[in-house]
Amino acid sequence: MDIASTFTTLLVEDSMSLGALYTEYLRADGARVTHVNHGEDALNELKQWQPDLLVLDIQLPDMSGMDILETVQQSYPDITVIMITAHGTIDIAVDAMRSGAFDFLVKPFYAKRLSITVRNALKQRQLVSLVAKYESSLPKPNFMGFIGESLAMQTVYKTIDCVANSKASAFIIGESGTGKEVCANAIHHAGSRCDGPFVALNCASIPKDLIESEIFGHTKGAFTGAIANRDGAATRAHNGTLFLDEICEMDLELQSKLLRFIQTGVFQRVGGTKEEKVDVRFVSATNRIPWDEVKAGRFREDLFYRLHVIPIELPPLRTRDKDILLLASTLLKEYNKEEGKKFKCFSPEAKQCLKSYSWPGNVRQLQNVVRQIVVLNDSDTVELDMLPIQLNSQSPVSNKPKHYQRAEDVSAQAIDTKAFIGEIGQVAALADTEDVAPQHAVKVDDDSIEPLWLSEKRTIEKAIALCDGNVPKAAALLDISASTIYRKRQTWEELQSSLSHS
Ligand SMILES: Nc1ncnc2c1ncn2[C@@H]1O[C@H](COP(=O)(O)OP(=O)(O)OP(=O)(O)O)[C@@H](O)[C@H]1O
Repeated sequence: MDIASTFTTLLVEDSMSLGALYTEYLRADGARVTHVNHGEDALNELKQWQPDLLVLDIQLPDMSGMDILETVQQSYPDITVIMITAHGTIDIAVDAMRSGAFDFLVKPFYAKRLSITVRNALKQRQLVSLVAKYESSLPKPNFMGFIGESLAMQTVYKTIDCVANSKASAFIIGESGTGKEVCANAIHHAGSRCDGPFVALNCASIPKDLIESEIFGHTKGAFTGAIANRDGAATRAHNGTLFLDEICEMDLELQSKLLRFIQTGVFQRVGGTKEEKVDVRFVSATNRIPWDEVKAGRFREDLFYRLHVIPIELPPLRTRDKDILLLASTLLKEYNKEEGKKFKCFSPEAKQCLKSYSWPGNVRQLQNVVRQIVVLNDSDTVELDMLPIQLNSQSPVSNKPKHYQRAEDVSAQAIDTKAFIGEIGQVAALADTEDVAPQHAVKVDDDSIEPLWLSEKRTIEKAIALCDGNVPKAAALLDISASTIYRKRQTWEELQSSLSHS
C-alpha cells in the first residue's frame, strides 16, 4: 500500500464527541473513516469489510476492546490495530500490544500524535506486504512434499496453489517416478478439503473384476467372497479427494460408470440397488500420453474431457538440472540417518555424473541410486566409483518417450556391477512381472527351461534373505521399489495357485 494514498479506517469509540474529533484528525491524514460506538457494531462492520486500520477504544459500553482485538487476530490478521486507552488502562494496552496490536494512544492525545502513530502503522504494513511479495517471488526449494527449486517445479507449485481450493478435476501427467502421487497429495493438503479424506486408488494394480467394487463398494452376497457390505473408495473419499492413479489402465466398461459418477456424484454399489451421492474432488494421473490413449480407443474421450480440466505436467528429472543435486543431497542426508552412515557430500566428479545422466526412472531412480550408495559404501564423500556404472555409460532411453515408462522397467539400468548386486541385477533386468502372462507357466518339453518369473522370484527371495528379511533394503539393492516386491509376491501366489489347479 502506498503511504501517500488514501487508507480505510474503522474507528471504534463510544464517545460521540471524541469519535467526531478523531474522525477529523484521521481524515486530515487521508483516511476514509467509518465510526461506530459499540463493539457489536464494530464486529458487524468487520464481517462486511476489512479496513487497513482499526482504531479501537479499550473501554466500550457492551464489551472490551480486547475481545474485539482477539477476534481480529484470529479472523482478520491483516488488519493493523491501534488501541486507545485511558490512563487507568495502560496495563491493558500493553497487554494488547503483546497480543498483536501495533501501538496504543493514551487519551487525551493531539492530532499530531495520532498522525505519527498512523504513519508508522502504515509504513509497517507496507514493509510486511513488500516482504511477502519478495518471499513469494523467491524460488521455493521445497513445497508440500516436493523437493525442487527449478523453474519448472516453481510452475507446478504455483498451479497447485491456484487449484487446491477448487473442485475442478485435476489431471496429472508425467513419466513414472516424477512425483504424480506427491502432486495429488499436495493438491489435497493445500486446499480446503485437507481435513477430509485423501483416498488413492491405483487402477493398474487392482484386478479388473475387483476394481468396480474397489471404487463403488459392494453389498453382501454381490459376488463370491462378498461376505459383508463394504464401502468403496467413492464412499470413503466423501468430502475429500479421490485420486485415480494410472487412470488410462481402467477397463472401458468401467470408464462409462466412472463418467456417470463424475458427472452426477451418484453411484451404486456392486450388487446394490440404492443410489448414493457423495461430494468428491477428482484427481487423476497417468504416465501415458492421455490423448494418444483416446485416439487409440483405450480411453473414453468424454471421460478425458471430464477429468482433464486442470492439466498438470510433471517435468522429467533430466530437464530439471538444478534439482538433481538438491534432491541427491537431501536424500543422502535422509538415508545417512536411516542407515547410520556419515556421508557429507558428493565429489565434484560424482556431481557432474549425476547431473549429466538422463534419469529415465526420475526421482524414484535417484532415490534408489542414493540408497544403494549409502548401503554399500562407508565414507564421508560420495566418489565417482561409488555410483552405478550405468550412470557413466549414459542411458539408452530417449529424451522424449512416446509413452512414459515405469521406473522399475528402466531402473535396472542403474544396477551396480558389484558381485552380489550383479547377479540380482541380471534377473531384475529381465522382465517386469506384469508382462508375465499365465501362459509362461505352460509346461515345455525341455525341463531345463523354467518360467522367467520363477528365476526372478528366486533372485528376489535370495536378496531378501541376504538382507535378513528387510524388504525395503532388498528392494533398494535390487533397484526396484518395495511395493514392486509386494506386488510380485501377490502375483507369484496367484501363478502358483493357478499352476497347482491346472
Ligand atoms: N520432487 C520430489 N521431491 C521429493 N520426492 C519426490 C519428488 N518427486 C517424486 N518424489 C518421490 O519419488 C517417489 C516416486 O514418486 P511418485 O510415486 O509420486 O511418482 P509417480 O509419478 O506417481 O510414479 P508412478 O507413475 O510410477 O506411480 C516417491 O517416493 C516420492 O516421494
